[in-house]
Amino acid sequence: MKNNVKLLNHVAKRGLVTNRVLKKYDDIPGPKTYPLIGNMLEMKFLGGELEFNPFDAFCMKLHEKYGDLVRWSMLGDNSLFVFKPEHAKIVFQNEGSSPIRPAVIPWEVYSKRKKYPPGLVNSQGNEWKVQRSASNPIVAKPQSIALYLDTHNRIIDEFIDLLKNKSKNGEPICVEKFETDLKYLLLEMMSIVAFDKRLECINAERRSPEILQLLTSIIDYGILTSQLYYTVPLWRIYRNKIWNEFEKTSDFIFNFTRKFVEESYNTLKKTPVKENHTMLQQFLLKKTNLNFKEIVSIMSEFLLGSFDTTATTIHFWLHKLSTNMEIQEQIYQEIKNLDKNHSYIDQDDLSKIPLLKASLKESMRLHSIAPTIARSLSNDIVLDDYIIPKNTNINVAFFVMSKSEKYFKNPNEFRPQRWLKEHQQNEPINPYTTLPFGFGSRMCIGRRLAEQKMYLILIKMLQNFKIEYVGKEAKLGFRLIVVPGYDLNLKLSPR
Ligand code: HEM
Repeated sequence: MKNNVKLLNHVAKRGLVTNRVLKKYDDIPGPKTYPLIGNMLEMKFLGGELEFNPFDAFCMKLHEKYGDLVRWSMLGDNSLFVFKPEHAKIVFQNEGSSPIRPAVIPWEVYSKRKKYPPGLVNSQGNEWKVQRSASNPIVAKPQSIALYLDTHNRIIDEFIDLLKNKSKNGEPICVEKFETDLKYLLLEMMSIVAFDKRLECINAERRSPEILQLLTSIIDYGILTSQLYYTVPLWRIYRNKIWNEFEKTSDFIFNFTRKFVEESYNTLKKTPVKENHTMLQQFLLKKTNLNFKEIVSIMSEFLLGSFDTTATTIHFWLHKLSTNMEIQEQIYQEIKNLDKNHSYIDQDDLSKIPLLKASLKESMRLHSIAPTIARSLSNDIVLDDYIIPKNTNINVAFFVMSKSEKYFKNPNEFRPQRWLKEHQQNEPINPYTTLPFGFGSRMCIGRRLAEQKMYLILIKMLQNFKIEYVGKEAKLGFRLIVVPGYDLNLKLSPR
């Protein structure tokens, strides 16, 4: 009790006055904690039943066992898991003007060892603010993104033509592991943004060994990060095999990016461009105060941050649409109403597809790639009368909330209509139950770009094919983000 009074005074000083008696952080439900090692004995490798990898399953187990607010600690690091939208709201409302998202440690260690700037993902405080405010007007601005409509339309048309050519006399074609085709398509679409250059990788016959290595490296980068991140970080003391592989992979990606950004810079110097500057040109023409190394870091991040996230999101989305044929047909009818005189999809078309957009939201509700969004606050807050001290690593677990019966009627049902305006009156959705692109000033900077790319791909796929899933299971996997643990085997019937 004496302790509670002391804490109450402390919180009252921070302006969080309440007339209830507040409880200590240590009293939050969670596993038994031991000095120094914290909850380490819960881990499987020490005979317990938990493991970090896959992280989504770890979060679900904590929730099942301990409830809506769970504390966790290991080797001196405190983490809190939040499974309630009301709590998520309080956390985000207290994130301040430079929200802190705890760093991805392997990336932080790599950039320090190589003396690379940390980029947007891992920088904090003023360093983050400077980079983010310089990048926002370039990357998140609708006009900048619209500049890519033309090239992206053309790339997807080429991709569709390649698929159609596989069909003899309009017969359906079966494509195994369609996710691989999608990855090359997305790499091609992103290289035009990050390097102002096409890599010519959608046609298998034209892929160079370097491009094959790039794709493998980007995928390995996620897997190796996950292996380093979700284990006891002994690799920080001695460079083990996984660290060495991670370093080699990262070197390849960063050198690849530097080479292409340098090429674009030299071209721009030789042949100045007066207007309609691409994103990379805007960065290079010193429209920001970022130096060359910072620009390379940001472009590498765009390449890495855009690739697996977008490919995975489309994988889940296509799986949902190809196993819910009635909904696919309704979306097809919506798309059919777009102006058929042109295959070019413009901004006007993108404003006339509410059901398709709702189906992406619904797919992301069911399959958000990030199991949690993390924040560390610079002031104490109170959740359920518990005092949460500043600097606690808070994980808001959308992965659990967005599939909970408490917040969604028939939560496991794929029902895009629930997102349409007319349904919202009867069945309002609490925005803090599902935030697949994150929240506030630190949310995903590539959201608009990703959405535009995904809408274009799906519109053109559905315009050209009836899509059926012919795979068997739909398990989940994990490599830093939640990924499908199944192949996207599709039957594509030309329309
Ligand atoms: C479907 C695709 C994508 C999803 C689901 C996604 C999701 C996310 C999420 C959840 C965050 C963390 C936000 C937070 O902490 O509040 C994030 C951050 C970020 N994303 Fe994305 N993302 C996607 C595509 C992209 C693309 C296309 C780019 C590149 C243009 C990108 C670049 C970034 C960067 C640089 C950050 C860090 C932002 C910062 O800390 O200021 N993402 N993303």
